[in-house]
Amino acid sequence: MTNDDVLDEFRAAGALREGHFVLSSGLHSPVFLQKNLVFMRPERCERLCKALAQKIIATVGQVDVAVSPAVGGIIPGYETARHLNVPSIYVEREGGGFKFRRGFHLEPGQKVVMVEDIVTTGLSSRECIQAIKDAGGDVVAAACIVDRSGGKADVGVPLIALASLAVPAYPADALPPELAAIPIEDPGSRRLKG
Ligand SMILES: O=P(O)(O)OC[C@H]1O[C@H](OP(=O)(O)OP(=O)(O)O)[C@H](O)[C@@H]1O
Ligand SMILES: O=C(O)c1cc(=O)[nH]c(=O)[nH]1
Ligand SMILES: [Mg+2]
Repeated sequence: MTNDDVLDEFRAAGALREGHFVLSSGLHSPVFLQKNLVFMRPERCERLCKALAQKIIATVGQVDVAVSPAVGGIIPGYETARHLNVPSIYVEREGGGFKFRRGFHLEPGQKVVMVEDIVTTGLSSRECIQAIKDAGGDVVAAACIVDRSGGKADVGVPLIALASLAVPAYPADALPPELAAIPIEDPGSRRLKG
C-alpha cells in the first residue's frame, strides 16, 4: 500500500479531522487522525493491517508476539498479529506507566513487534517498549499505521510505518493565532480520569 492508499482509507472513513486538538504528548495540532473511525470497519482495518504485517515480515522477518499500547493500539495490534499468525497482547496505563494485566505475560527473549496505531512524538511507543523490556521481551521493531512525525520520531528501535506524514504540532505556549482561536478537543485516553 502506498502512503496515498493509506490516507485514502482515512479520508473515506471521515477520519482525517481538522480543528484544534491536544495530542497525547500535550502538543496541539490542527489535524487529528481519528483512527477509530477507520478500525470500526473490519474490512478497512484488515487491508491496512495485512499490509503492515507484510511490511514487518519483509523488514525484520517473523516475530513471536505482537504487543500494543491500549487503547488505540489494541485493534490494529490484534489484526496485525492475525496476519503475522502470532498472539496479540497489550499493555494498559497504570500509575503513570504501561503495565501488562489480564494474565498477559512474555517468555524471556521472545521476539516482539510493538504495534501502535499512530506515532506523533513516539512517547507512547517508547513507554510501551520499556514495559515490554521490563517484562523480558526482545523488541525487534516497532510498527504503526501512520507515523505523523514524517520520520522524525525516535522510538529507540526500527520503526516500520505503513504511511508517513508530516503534520504540524505546537507546544501550548507557541500556538499560531488561528489555532488558538479554535476550541480545544482532547480525543485520546492519556488524560482520562476514572
Ligand atoms: O507518539 P505519541 O506522541 O505518543 O502520540 C501517539 C499516541 O497517541 C495516541 O494515544 P493516546 O494516548 O491519545 O490514547 P489512545 O490510545 O486511547 O487513543 C495514539 O494511540 C498513540 O498511542
Ligand atoms: O498524537 C496523538 O495523540 C494522536 C494524533 C493523531 O492524529 N491521532 C491520534 O489518535 N493520536
Ligand atoms: Mg494510544
